[in-house]
Amino acid sequence: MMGPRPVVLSGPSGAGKSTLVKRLMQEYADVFGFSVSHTTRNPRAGEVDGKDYHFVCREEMEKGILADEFIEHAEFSGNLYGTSKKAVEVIRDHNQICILDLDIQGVRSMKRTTLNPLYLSIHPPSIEALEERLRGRKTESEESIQKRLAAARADLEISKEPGIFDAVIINDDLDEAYNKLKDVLSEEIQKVQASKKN
Ligand SMILES: Nc1nc2c(ncn2[C@@H]2O[C@H](COP(=O)(O)OP(=O)(O)O)[C@@H](O)[C@H]2O)c(=O)[nH]1
Ligand SMILES: Nc1ncnc2c1ncn2[C@@H]1O[C@H](COP(=O)(O)OP(=O)(O)O)[C@@H](O)[C@H]1O
Repeated sequence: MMGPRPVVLSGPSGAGKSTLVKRLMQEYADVFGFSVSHTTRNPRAGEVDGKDYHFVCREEMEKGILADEFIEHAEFSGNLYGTSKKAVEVIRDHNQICILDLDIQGVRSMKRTTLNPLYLSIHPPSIEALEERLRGRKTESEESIQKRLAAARADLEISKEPGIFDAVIINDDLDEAYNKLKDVLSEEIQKVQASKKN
């Protein structure tokens, strides 16, 4: 049986995707399930293995890719990231809306699958604000910040391609961005809530 329609959140690193997803998962714990990706990057302070990511070494990840365990994978800023088939299946089994946090390569790969998600792009109000947020987060080295800013400029250009995203949400004021996100997802949220009452 087809589950509810998944939701892909994309957009530059530092735009606020994780912040918005965490809020959504807090407010609608039984409606959404976060697709826990695999990555070869090191965990940040406070990140939990199996919750934020499955943190693996490159060798293990490459083995999984060869064994066809991933729906999609990409190299971002010197590390591998990927969505395993299992990560998505677990959420579908719970009849929850699967949320995926993907870079632009992941968006393109997902478009070649049968998942048919809703594609949302989260934008910062400006590149300057993005840089400020990345620095303020205190998780990245200077080299990593520069790589992320370069990727962000490319991302913001690509997201202008007609039809690539169903909606673009500018995360300037966090409450406003969150309300817009809930608005875009309201139909799917209502469907899942109604199905859980039966
Ligand atoms: N293609 C793909 N991209 C991912 C996946 N998981 C995370 N990403 C993207 O990888 C990039 C870097 O993520 P991360 O290192 O957590 O940094 P952050 O986005 O700044 O918090 C972001 O653009 C994410 O959207 C995945 O499973 N597949
Ligand atoms: N609307 C906002 N205004 C100011 N700071 C924000 C806003 N949204 C998120 N942030 C902060 O910006 C940083 C990057 O957000 P994060 O959710 O980690 O982005 P992403 O997951 O897209 O990389 C975090 O420190 C977060 O607290």
